[in-house]
Formats: sequence, C-alpha cells, structure tokens
Amino acid sequence: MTSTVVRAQGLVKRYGSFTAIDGIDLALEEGRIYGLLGRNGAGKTTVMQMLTGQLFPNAGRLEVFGRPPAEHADVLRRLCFIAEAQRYPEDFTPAHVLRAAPWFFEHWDAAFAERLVADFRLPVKRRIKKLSRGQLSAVGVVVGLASRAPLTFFDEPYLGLDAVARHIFYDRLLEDYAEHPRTVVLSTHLIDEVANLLEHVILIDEGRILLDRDAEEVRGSATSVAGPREVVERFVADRPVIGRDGIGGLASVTIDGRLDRADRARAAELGLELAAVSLQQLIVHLTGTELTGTPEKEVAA
Ligand SMILES: Nc1ncnc2c1ncn2[C@@H]1O[C@H](COP(=O)(O)OP(=O)(O)OP(=O)(O)O)[C@@H](O)[C@H]1O
Repeated sequence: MTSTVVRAQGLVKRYGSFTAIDGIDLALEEGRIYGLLGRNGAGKTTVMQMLTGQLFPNAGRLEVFGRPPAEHADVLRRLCFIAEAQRYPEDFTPAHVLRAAPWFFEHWDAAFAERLVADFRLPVKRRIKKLSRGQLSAVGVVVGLASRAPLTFFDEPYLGLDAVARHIFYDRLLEDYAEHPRTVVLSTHLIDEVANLLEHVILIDEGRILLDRDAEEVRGSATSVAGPREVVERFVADRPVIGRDGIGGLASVTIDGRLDRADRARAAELGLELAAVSLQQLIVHLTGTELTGTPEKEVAA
C-alpha cells in the first residue's frame, strides 16, 4: 500500500501584494517520480520551498510525512532539496561537500557518490567557486542522488550540464530509484528529455495547478490532426480543441482526448494525418498564449 508523503490543501503564498501561489492542493505519494512543470515564474520553486520548510505559506494546510515541515527536524531530515543555484560555503571543494553530506542525510551512500563523481568527471579537490557552471550543477546532482532522501527535490538541477551528463543523471536516477524507491520531484524545462522518466505530472501556471495526472494517462491524451484546413476543421468540429497551428491552406489542430477506432478510420478516409502529442507539446498548448487562438489567428509552424 502506498502512503501519501505530502498533503497540501489550499496553499497560498504571497510576496507583498503579489499572489505567487493561489490556493493549490497536492497529494504526493511514496515511491513515485513527479514532474513539476510550468513556465518561468509559474511558482514551481515557491511550491518546493514551502514543501521543504524554507517558506511559510500565507494560508492553507501543509503536511509532509504527516507534519508541518518547517517545525519538525525529523521531517526535514528526510528531505533533500537541490536548488537551481546551490550555494556552498566560501572555499569549499566538492570533497568537503561529500564529506559533510552524511551529517545531513542518514541514507547517504558514499560509494554511490564516488561513482557519480567519476561519471561526471568532477574535480573534487577544486574550489567550488572555480568550477564551471555544469560542474557546479553536477555537485548538486551527486548530492541529490547519493542522499537517497525519502523525499528529494531537484529544482531545474542541471543548468549548464551537457547532454551526456544529463543522460547520466537520468540513467543513474532511474537505476538507483529502482533499487531504492523514494519520492522524487523534478522541476525542469527540458520536458521531452524527462518525459519517459516521470510517473506523474503536475503542471503549474500562474500559481494554480492546471494538470495533476498520471504520466501514462497524459501521454497520448491529446492528438494532432493535420491536413487541408477545411477538412481538418470539419473533422474537429464539436471536439475539444486545445491548440491550432497552420499555414496557408494547411492546418494542424490539437484536440484533447484519444480518438477511437471509428474516428481513426474516418480520418484516414479523409486523408488526414494523426499524431500523438508529446508531453512538451501538450504543455505548450496548455500554457501557451495561442491557446485561445481562432483559425484566423494562425501561427506559422
Ligand atoms: N522573494 C520574492 N519576492 C517577490 N516575488 C517573488 C519572490 N520569489 C518569487 N517571486 C515571484 O513569484 C513567482 C513564482 O516564482 P517561482 O520562482 O516560484 O517560479 P518558477 O516556476 O520556479 O520559475 P522558473 O521556471 O523561472 O524558475 C514569480 O512571478 C516570481 O517573480
């Protein structure tokens, strides 16, 4: 039986008169990988800071492992938060960070950390302030993975990491997660890269949750229909349209929901092309400003 590690109801966070988080509800289950997605400024970091006890909500109820996180050291000990721009004491080297880590994380695996250091080719004796941007991100990734914290947050963890290093991160995360299940929340803009890694997707937009769904359900939950504009428009009439693109007489319309066999056969008869919409495309549609676009307001592909 899975248990709920985070329960939030009606969370609100205001910065002065600006409401960054506008009453969100969340339930994060044990042993799942969550994608916390959304455009710049959507509120992802603010949510993670509240869940890790770094920020107090202005309103709402929040329980992490059954308690308000900020007030309970035993809850905080089970969390790991890797921020986008992790800060370390002046003159620290990665070796210092790795030596200090077991003080903070009871499940710390030093051998795993060492292997990750080799994977990322991290110069452990070099001062952190001299590291390249990608190497600095790698320090955070190593700590986040080797901490094996029951609830681990990676907030856009890989600024500057090259494609090889990012794939090492995904591989090691999946491999280690299979052996040591825990709850991981990953915030990223590289949605297509992580799409297959995520088990659940939470999409935030302007401080509200737009989507909170099993990733499997989300994958293939929208379809794009492409072909001559008139034919496409006839086919999608009365269906829930979530995006429109096109140029000249050609249109590509994204509709919410799966098509059944009869619909697919009809589309084939009409010579229309159907394609599953990727998670990234879906999120662009759901959070994009062209969302309300009419066929006249077309965007060239
Ligand atoms: N300390 C602060 N004071 C005032 N406004 C803030 C503060 N911190 C964040 N904000 C605002 O709150 C909103 C949410 O910010 P947040 O950092 O949570 O977004 P995000 O989804 O993590 O964005 P990004 O993807 O760009 O990192 C933004 O509009 C931001 O400008």
